[in-house]
Amino acid sequence: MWARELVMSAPGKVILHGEHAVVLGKVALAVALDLRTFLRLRPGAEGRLSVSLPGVGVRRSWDTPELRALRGRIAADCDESKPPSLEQLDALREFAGIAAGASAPESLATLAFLYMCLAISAKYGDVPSVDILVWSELPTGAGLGSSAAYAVCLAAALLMVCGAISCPLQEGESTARWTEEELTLINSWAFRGEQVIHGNPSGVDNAVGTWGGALRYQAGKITPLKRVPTLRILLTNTKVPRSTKVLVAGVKEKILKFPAIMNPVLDSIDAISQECQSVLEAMPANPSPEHYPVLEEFFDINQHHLNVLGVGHPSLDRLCQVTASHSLHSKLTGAGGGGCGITLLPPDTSPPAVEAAKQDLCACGFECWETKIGAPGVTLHSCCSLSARVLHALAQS
Ligand SMILES: Nc1ncnc2c1ncn2[C@@H]1O[C@H](COP(=O)(O)OP(=O)(O)O)[C@@H](O)[C@H]1O
Ligand SMILES: C[C@@](O)(CCOP(=O)(O)O)CC(=O)O
Ligand SMILES: [Mg+2]
Repeated sequence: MWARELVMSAPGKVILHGEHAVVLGKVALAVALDLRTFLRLRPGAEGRLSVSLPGVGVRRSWDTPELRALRGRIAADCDESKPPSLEQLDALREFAGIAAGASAPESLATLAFLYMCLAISAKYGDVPSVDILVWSELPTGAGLGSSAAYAVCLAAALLMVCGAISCPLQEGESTARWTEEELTLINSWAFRGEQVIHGNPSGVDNAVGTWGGALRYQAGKITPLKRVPTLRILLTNTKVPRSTKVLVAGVKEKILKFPAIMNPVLDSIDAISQECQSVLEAMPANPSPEHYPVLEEFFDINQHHLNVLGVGHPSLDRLCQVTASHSLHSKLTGAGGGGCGITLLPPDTSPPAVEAAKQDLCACGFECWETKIGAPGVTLHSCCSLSARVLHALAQS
């Protein structure tokens, strides 16, 4: 029986270039964000598994014998190398009282939790009697990888409780990370969780959530960027809700309909990611303003490409126009269709200019904040190493 109280966290991400194209095997460049999802794991009452997801309004509890019986029906051949099957997901929906085709955040979050819990425990151990609470600093469904950060935290917690990976946090330590091999396993299971939520994810978001930092991702191959300069980025949330699953499916449809028109766009996005990688790796750690015009042009071109793919939105057009009126360049990030955009802030941008751009963006009803990129990947924390804000959020039971 699990006896320790622990907290783990995983970062959100910003895709600099390559969203959507990455689903079709092209290169993406992504960086971890300093906004994280936290999971509190506690011993539960014997024979009960409880989950609380305040961000999406879920609070559920099940008898473990009941879950064991369900697992016996659906999870006989569960493995991190296999995607969740339609039959497995149908059985989980029926068990949880979720309507077929339901795509509300609470339904997808519950389904991903049940799938990961039953599949991981079927392979490595027993259905655990634990209480799990997940709370996030990330906006949900805004392009910053909240689904992946959720799936990475769940994978780490469930694999640890089932004994498939170690608990690396020693007494007296404030944080700890897992070995490369353990991180690879966490990443593989998190990808399965993303499949439940997204349908057809590329795997870039869970890779950043697991490894952190800045990386190049292509068809499952993860390569940390050799050198990433300190980039100042303004993140703007248009607050227009959208679903990654729906947008990814829309792009697929468009490519099937107009392959000769759309494939060159995907190739061009791939070229932008590759060129951008070369520029970033050649830039000094603290770049001067003359390094920026090329990066800014890449943002502009890619934003046009993403509009061609059909994942733009009037709110994102507005965001780009407002920042352009302050001589700043922006693009959407993540799945688009609303959600967030990123704006590059060259080092010679004066604080009053950034302030003026922020004010104009806020006047559109958007929320914006400056961010640091390159945060650490999935991490275990001792409670005393967490900020008062996080502790307070995790104190809700
Ligand atoms: N804190 C959270 N708790 C539970 N589920 C979450 C949380 N954050 C995200 N999710 C799940 O991820 C989904 C959003 O994923 P997605 O549409 O990919 O947007 P994004 O990953 O850009 O935030 C939600 O509908 C929900 O199912
Ligand atoms: C559109 C896509 O490239 C990124 C989606 O990111 P998000 O869920 O919007 O944070 C999809 C994917 O790579 O799985
Ligand atoms: Mg997502």
